[in-house]
Amino acid sequence: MFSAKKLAESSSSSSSSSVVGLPSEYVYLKNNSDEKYIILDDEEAQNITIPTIDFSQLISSNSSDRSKAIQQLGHACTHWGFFMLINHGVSETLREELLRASQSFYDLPEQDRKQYEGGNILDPIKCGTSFNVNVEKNLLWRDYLKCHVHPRFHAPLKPTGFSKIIETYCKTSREIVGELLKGISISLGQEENYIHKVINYESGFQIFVINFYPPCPKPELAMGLPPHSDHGLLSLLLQNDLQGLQVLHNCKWIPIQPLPNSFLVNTGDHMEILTNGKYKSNIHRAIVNNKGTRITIGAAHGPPLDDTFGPATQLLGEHDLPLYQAIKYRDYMNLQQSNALDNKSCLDHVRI
Ligand SMILES: O=C(O)CCC(=O)C(=O)O
Ligand SMILES: [Fe+2]
Repeated sequence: MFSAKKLAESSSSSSSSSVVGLPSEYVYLKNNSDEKYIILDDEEAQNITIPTIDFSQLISSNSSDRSKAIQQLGHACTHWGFFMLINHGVSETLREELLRASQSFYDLPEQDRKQYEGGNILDPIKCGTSFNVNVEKNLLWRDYLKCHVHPRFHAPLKPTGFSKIIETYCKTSREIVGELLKGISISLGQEENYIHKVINYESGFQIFVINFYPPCPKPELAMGLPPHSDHGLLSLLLQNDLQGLQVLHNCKWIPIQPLPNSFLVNTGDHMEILTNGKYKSNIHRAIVNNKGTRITIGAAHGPPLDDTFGPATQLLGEHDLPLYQAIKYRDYMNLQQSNALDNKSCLDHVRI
């Protein structure tokens, strides 16, 4: 099995060549949206106001603070499908432990990860490289671990303490998303538990992901994750101090420089389906660098795997027709996971 990590290590130790190339299978073939859109540099991005939601205001007992935060949330979901979440209550300590644990998982001898390689795309614990090596023409400069963490919790037993930290974090991230969904329900003119009830959030499916992007000898030729939208309702992402996420907004790729101890939040395809397109899922990608290993930790939150969803009845206006076919979440995930990542190609399958 290849891995970007192994390759990065072998190229940095092969000191004989001064110019280290990139194996041709890692040269990324740009797709439509990579070519079409302008990429802002960091300085230009500083002039863009990226939506920021203050979680403490969203759960505040002061109704005016809460309404303001809910309005900002609705605005972020309508115009961006992306926001930074601050004051969320997850301690800097837990965040650092999580990043350390993720690094330790990749410091394990390779055979400790091997047992989770291959297998089925929806295995409860899966390790791999790229996105789906069975269908991709070229490889991505990314290794990953994906674990199903709700309704049943699964995580590797090694390294020691890894599973406990992930469990603690995933429980908190579900609670945070639970509150965000309440705010989103209200922003859509419904009572706060509307989405919880419609999607049966208590039994909802949650996946935990570690994205591991080692330093790349030719970052401009490779790709970490190509443009895509996430499958669920909301994904939370945190990262170490290396940048790489770019969000597509108004036909521009915006490099994201996270605020300290913030979460990066993306709305996913199921948010778009549920709201009949009012809140669009966001297209984003991850580029790579040659400075060091970038680690990102994602948690995706969706409905129960075996439930079927289309646009929610109460979110359809009187004269609106549903724009998406209902689909079982498991089938949607299978569809996304068994193809190469390509913008919103998966959503196109259910668009009416
Ligand atoms: O690593 C990143 O910056 C993006 C990760 C991501 O988009 C994902 O895991 O779906
Ligand atoms: Fe993503």
